[in-house]
Amino acid sequence: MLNKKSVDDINVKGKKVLVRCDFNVPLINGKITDENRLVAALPTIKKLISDGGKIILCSHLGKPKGQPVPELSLAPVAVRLSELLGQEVKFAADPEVVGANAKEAVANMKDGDVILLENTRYRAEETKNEDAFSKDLASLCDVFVNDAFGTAHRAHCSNVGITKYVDTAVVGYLMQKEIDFLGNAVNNPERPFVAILGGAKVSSKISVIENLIDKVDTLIIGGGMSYTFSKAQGGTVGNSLLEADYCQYALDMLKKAQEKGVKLLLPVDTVIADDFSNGANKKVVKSGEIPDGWQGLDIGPETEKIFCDAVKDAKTVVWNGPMGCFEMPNFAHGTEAVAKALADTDAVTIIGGGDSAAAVNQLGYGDKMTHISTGGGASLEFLEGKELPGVAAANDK
Ligand SMILES: Nc1ncnc2c1ncn2[C@@H]1O[C@H](COP(=O)(O)OP(=O)(O)OP(=O)(O)O)[C@@H](O)[C@H]1O
Ligand SMILES: O=C(O)[C@H](O)COP(=O)(O)O
Repeated sequence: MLNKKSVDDINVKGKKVLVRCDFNVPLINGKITDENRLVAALPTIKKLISDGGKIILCSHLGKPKGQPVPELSLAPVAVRLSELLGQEVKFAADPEVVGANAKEAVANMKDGDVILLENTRYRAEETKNEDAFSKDLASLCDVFVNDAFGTAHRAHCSNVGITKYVDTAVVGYLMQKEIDFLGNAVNNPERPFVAILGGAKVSSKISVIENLIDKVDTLIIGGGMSYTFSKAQGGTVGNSLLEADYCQYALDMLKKAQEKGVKLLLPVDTVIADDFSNGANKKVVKSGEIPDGWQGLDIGPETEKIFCDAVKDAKTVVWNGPMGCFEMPNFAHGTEAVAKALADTDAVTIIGGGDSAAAVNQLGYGDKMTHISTGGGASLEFLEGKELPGVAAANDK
């Protein structure tokens, strides 16, 4: 359990409560294309409304690099949040985020009102965690609530710096839920505990592999990163993703797994293509036998079977990173097979955010998983065993 004070430990009646959320959602032409992060923020907001607080929401969106970028305004989020909450979320349009407009909007709030500030990254200090903006944010509120799990791996003004200038800094329900699920899965798993890692690069998952290899019973490695293992074992990988500098590392991990009695499963076959496109010619070959001019873009059918069997009897499964280029339908089969296996198992299934969460939701298995993290980088750093600054900064119980 997370040992931080939460919204259940404070009385916000009549108080101004600044709530840091992660509303960094994908926007296409001003339309939100994935609203999971908005929906996930609702329980905390509703609790604070019903307790009679004056709720001031804030978040970053994209990377405007310290200046107002109209396409990265949070205005569309206020509109959608109003619909989801069934109550107006007033947007405090303000290029300075905490300028005259925002201050006036806050001054006019009544108990139970909700407003949303402009994109915190319109301010250059935000990502440098510089005091001026932390103080500005703190000046708006009596109490600070951090519910932005997706941003917890960053130490910025709106989630870390501000805690120096408020007396009360607690976490929200989403933060609690994320840490409880991910923390329990990794540190106190019901066994067998299986971790499935995929995605593009070994280099971005090294610390995760190193942390998890000490904890899991079975480690499954698929996706683009598996070709580095295949090459390291003497195979040919054609034009597949390869990080030649990591071949020795791959061999070290195989040895470590063996010494620890951890089952490390790698693909035995792979779907290869003669071009990086959905319409490319494709065929299935054994792993390590990819001819020149071809590249591996998905796990093969034999591998699917082995990976899915490994999940069947698991009690806890953590999955981070797709098994192939799932964005191209012709190479999504392996990722879909694993998603389905997770949907069918009785195990506790935890999906580390980012692309894996997108894949599971896109394939329609979202509601079959125990927990889908709203954090991409944050869940990865958590799985690496790192302390997240956004969590550490809240008041201890
Ligand atoms: N065999 C492959 N060849 C090339 N790219 C691949 C292959 N397998 C997976 N990928 C790509 O890897 C990408 C995801 O990798 P990444 O390491 O970012 O995963 P993730 O950890 O789920 O995402 P995030 O970092 O957002 O949390 C996808 O875009 C996918 O197309
Ligand atoms: O989407 C995310 O992973 C978080 O919102 C953090 O965003 P960032 O990578 O731009 O800091």
